[in-house]
Amino acid sequence: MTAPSQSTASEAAVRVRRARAELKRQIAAGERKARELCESAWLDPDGDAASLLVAEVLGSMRGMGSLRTAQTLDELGISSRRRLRGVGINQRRRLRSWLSNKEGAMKPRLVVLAGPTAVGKGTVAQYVRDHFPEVRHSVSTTTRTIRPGEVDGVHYEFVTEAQFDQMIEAGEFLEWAQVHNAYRYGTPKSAVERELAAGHSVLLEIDLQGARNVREQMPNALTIFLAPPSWHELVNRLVGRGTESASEQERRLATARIELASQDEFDHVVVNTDVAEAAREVVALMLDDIE
Ligand SMILES: Nc1nc2c(ncn2[C@@H]2O[C@H](COP(=O)(O)OP(=O)(O)O)[C@@H](O)[C@H]2O)c(=O)[nH]1
Ligand SMILES: Nc1ncnc2c1ncn2[C@@H]1O[C@H](COP(=O)(O)OP(=O)(O)O)[C@@H](O)[C@H]1O
Repeated sequence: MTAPSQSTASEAAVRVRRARAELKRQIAAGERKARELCESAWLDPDGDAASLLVAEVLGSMRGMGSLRTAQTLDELGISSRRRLRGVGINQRRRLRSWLSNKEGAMKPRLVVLAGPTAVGKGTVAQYVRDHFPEVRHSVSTTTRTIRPGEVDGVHYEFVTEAQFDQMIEAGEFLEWAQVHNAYRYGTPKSAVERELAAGHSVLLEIDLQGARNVREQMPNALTIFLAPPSWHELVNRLVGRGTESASEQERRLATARIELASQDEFDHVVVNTDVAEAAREVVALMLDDIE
């Protein structure tokens, strides 16, 4: 008679073994792309996919016998005993490009749109929603209060501080940050994972800290900085929007100065002089990347 903890542990081991066997079957049957599996494993290091050996994933792909798998692992500098969760940043980059070439798959990527308060991120993102429905958007969670014209579940998911804490505890965020030393904002992991697994690129509209966190976790994310035509115009837009008190505007402008100084960290800078033009530039950068 095994002790309850032992039987629970062996049941869990059986569940993981079954899950891994199913994942390998899906790849072999072409029901699932190895590339998507790797991305989902790296987004969820505690999941069953993350415990797969890289060798098992490659070996499940069509035309990849044990010799070819060993050769590929050697070329990629990845040990035959390395599990997906343990693949390093540079190894991921090499494995991603190998899989993209092998699968000829569209490179579903995270696209980050960041920029100072009131530069027009929300406006440009809305224009993209309205005119380019093929682009998927991540709906962030925030503890900020809703503004006139904003729709809960579309612009943001508005939650209380306690609910936000629970989501952090549950590991539901791909990244989160406290912005403008005030409210907290976070990117829910599950929706992003779902869109990436379906082969879609996803547009994240997040702050500088969030952009840095995403790039750390997903080095092939495409990062775009939306810049104002001038500081004066930025201040006009913030004041003109009329959604913050004078003290809150001051606080946001202090953050804006820091963010403007960091634009060189981004892959691309788009100046938002005209909303439609800026939106077209953002989408062109996303689609260039996809094709
Ligand atoms: N890190 C992070 N920042 C976010 C997220 N969602 C929105 N933000 C950023 O939070 C900041 C404040 O957003 P908001 O309250 O809408 O103010 P606004 O930038 O003045 O429109 C902006 O820089 C957003 O890009 C998120 O999920 N994660
Ligand atoms: N290209 C533009 N020209 C003039 N005003 C703009 C432009 N883009 C956005 N705005 C205005 O600037 C204000 C801030 O835009 P918003 O989208 O809320 O910025 P963010 O989401 O970056 O904080 C809004 O009143 C918006 O209508």
